[in-house]
Amino acid sequence: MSATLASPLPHQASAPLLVVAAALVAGEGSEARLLLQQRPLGKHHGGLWEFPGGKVEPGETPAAALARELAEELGIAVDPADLAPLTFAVHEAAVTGATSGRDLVLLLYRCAAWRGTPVAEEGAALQWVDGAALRSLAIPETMPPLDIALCITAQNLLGA
Ligand SMILES: Nc1nc2c([nH]c(=O)n2[C@@H]2O[C@H](COP(=O)(O)OP(=O)(O)OP(=O)(O)O)[C@@H](O)[C@H]2O)c(=O)[nH]1
Repeated sequence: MSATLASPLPHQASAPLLVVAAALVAGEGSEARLLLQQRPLGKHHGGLWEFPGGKVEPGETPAAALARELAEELGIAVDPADLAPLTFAVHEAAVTGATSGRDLVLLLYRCAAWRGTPVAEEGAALQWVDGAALRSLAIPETMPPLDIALCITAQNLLGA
């Protein structure tokens, strides 16, 4: 009997968009804080708070892409070897009915070592948050859906 390979579903015609983001953690214990960045108004999810990062370009490893994005967006130098995989979230277009029709995978890395001081190179607002602030921001009114999902694990980097 010959096996029949299933045809890909229409929404799977393109590979998923791969996006990387950083949980930059400063301080320890009850002093620990995570950096969030506000998306510019006018962009998709404009005005919402996210973990800094961006799309992986062709030929890049995810860690190299994240180091590049952190340099561009925050002006900090990060060694890709200092980026530790933490968790991920997936947006399945077929489930959500997204009009782009493209799935999206968002990889979150923990980063506790960098050179320089993060500044908003592209004009976005920044804030360092503790656990209580992260919990209060992790709602659809203030954070994109995949970043909310990442917060469940990112919360563990912060004190109660
Ligand atoms: N962080 C995040 N990004 C999301 C979510 N859902 C979703 O479609 N995206 C999309 O994932 C992409 C993230 O890449 P990016 O941060 O480099 O996006 P951008 O708009 O600044 O891109 P650009 O610099 O190429 O213009 C954006 O197109 C963003 O809209 C989500 O829940 N969280």
